[in-house]
Amino acid sequence: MARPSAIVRAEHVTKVYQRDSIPVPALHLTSVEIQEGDFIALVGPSGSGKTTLLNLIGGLDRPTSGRIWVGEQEITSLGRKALAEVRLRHIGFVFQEYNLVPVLSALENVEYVMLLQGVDEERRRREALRLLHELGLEGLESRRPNELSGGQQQRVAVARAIAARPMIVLPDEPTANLDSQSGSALMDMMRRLNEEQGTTFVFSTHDPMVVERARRVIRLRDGRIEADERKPAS
Ligand SMILES: Nc1ncnc2c1ncn2[C@@H]1O[C@H](COP(=O)(O)OP(=O)(O)OP(=O)(O)O)[C@@H](O)[C@H]1O
Repeated sequence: MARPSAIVRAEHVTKVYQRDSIPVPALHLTSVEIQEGDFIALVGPSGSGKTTLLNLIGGLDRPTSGRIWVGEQEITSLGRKALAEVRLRHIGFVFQEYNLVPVLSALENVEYVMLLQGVDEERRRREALRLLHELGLEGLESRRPNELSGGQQQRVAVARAIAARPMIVLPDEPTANLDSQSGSALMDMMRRLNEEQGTTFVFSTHDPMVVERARRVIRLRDGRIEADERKPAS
């Protein structure tokens, strides 16, 4: 069988933050490869480096040392503008507090990234409607974020992240603010996108239900990967 290709590769990555001029080490010489089609839970105690690793992989922040590739592109050597372009074209973020634009409707929020990408209006609208319907949000297209439940907002955030057809989607604690039923429905939906469309997901989480549904689990402790296990195909 052909070996799946790595879509993200981090090599010997270290991150040291500075807080009041005091160095705060967050990641130590971390190396990891993410394959196309992976469905990964990033777990570990609070402060173990999960968000730091997601932010580095997604090009939201830069490592103190080490190198990261997204596809063929080494992102650690890119300037700010080029890095922003990689994020826009290849990475889908889903933030814990959703980060939807409050004055835009659900539909407009999903269309927004495609607008930045220069997708024409008709295709934008068609794609956004298709995704919202696929994610069970039919009839809610014109609602603003504050007129939607937490679970619905999180689904809009996922629709927005995948509308841009990213190589990889990085949800940071996607179920943290959801009740267990909404969290479970969100996981069903992400798993379906993973299985049917091959979308790659890496999510940080403290939620055992999310870990249960992941196909690969990476455990961080004190800024180091202490385990990286694939589950047998079910
Ligand atoms: N911007 C920052 N400035 C200084 N220190 C930071 C910054 N961001 C994170 N840290 C520190 O880096 C370490 C790793 O933090 P990180 O947020 O990656 O952990 P985490 O595993 O995501 O935690 P949680 O599960 O609580 O979200 C912690 O010691 C944290 O305090």
